[in-house]
Amino acid sequence: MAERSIPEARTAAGAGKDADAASRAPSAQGASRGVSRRTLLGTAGATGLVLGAAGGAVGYAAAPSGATPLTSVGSDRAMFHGKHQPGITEGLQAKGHLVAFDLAAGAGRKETAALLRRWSATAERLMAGEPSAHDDTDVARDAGPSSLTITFGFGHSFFTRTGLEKQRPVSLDPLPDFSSDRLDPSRSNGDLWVQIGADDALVAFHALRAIQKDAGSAARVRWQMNGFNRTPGATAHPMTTRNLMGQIDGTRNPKPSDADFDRRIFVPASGSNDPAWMRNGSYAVVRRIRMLLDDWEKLTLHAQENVIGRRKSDGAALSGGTEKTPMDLDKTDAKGEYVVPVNAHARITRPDQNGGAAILRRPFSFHDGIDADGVPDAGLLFICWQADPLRGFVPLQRKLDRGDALSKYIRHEASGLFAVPGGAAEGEYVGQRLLEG
Ligand SMILES: C=CC1=C(C)c2cc3[nH]c(cc4nc(cc5[nH]c(cc1n2)c(C)c5CCC(=O)O)C(CCC(=O)O)=C4C)c(C)c3C=C
Ligand SMILES: [Fe+2]
Repeated sequence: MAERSIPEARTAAGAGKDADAASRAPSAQGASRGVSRRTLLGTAGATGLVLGAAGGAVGYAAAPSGATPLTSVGSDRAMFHGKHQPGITEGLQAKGHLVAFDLAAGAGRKETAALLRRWSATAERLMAGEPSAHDDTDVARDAGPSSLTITFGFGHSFFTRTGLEKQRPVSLDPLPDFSSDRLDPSRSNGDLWVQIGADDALVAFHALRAIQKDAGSAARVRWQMNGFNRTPGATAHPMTTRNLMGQIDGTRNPKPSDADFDRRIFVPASGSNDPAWMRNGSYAVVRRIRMLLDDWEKLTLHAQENVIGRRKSDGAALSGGTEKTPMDLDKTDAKGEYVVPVNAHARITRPDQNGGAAILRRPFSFHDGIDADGVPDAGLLFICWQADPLRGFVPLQRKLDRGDALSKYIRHEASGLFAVPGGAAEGEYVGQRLLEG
């Protein structure tokens, strides 16, 4: 079970000062105040650490008695400044909002620079658990940072709108059409993209409103999608999350400890075709994938497991063992047939079946109610990260398009591709190297 931490209570007067100090030296503060670190590997099925926030890191005024115990969920904090933007390698969060913006008519490079400056300042404050600098809505009042991350990206059209075509990475070229695509253009792409994730729904909504208000007259929302994952602490021990088909999803995600993780997920400092401003950045492919749950749920357990090639109960490969046991692709049954079917999703998406193509999957589930015909509008906000979409998502999706057993039960309804620059250094805003370079 995750360790719990109880930060000190704050007062309104001391909040801002402590927050600044904490954002500069989170681990040192955390250690000195005995605040725990909690890995989110279980819910992520993959990746990084979120630091337990220092006791003084949360900037809202304290509760009346001065005793405001935050669970570790509330006090966990991701850092805004760093080599990479937050929201890529951290564990999955319980609540997510994806928002694409289009620049307003007349808004260009100058207005975008001002917007990214505002957005970055807001992200830094909110991720530290502080209120917005202006007109805070109080929605996140009393809560800690709750692992909030805010991530910013640029779409293909951004560079045309701002006259920055020469800085547009080749990797942002539109994704190819796939035969199974049923894409809604009004819910696809966009000039700018913001990903918000937090382990508390109010903290996430608070950030969403702040980001939308910061956009002011410079940009308007093109589309918004809302998602969720399992809440940390809901299971008896940290586990890979499940999706809305009930499968354990995320088992074979690349891990930051893998030797080739950085090379696969992040643009290198040199030696790639990317413009310099994309150094340490990554490309996000976003797909809204509807699950055809009425059809899926009619399948027997055996049929469902054959579609994926893994057991539903514990995520183990059909070739045996436990969740982490390597899949034996060659194992056959008494009839000489592969126990992991040749079109099983988890067989055909493996890097070794795709020339090494690998992605970091960091999705949210979504449920937007029931359609007029009684069908649930639910599925996966599939977000994957890679150093180059042509060596990640594209070859994988081509393969899936040709014969994935899962494809009968899903429908790709919206798509986006965004260049997500590296993290902002102290005193910098996200995208500064592009906008002022
Ligand atoms: C183009 C890439 C992928 C899409 C689109 C995609 C959609 C999708 N996947 C699941 C459920 C599972 N996927 C699993 C593994 C898996 N999927 C992809 C890629 C895409 N999935 C990869 C690269 C992998 C890992 C392959 C490997 O290296 O072994 C699994 C198995 C467990 C796991 O490893 O995560 C499940 C379950 C759904 C439901 C879905 C669309 C809605
Ligand atoms: Fe998958």
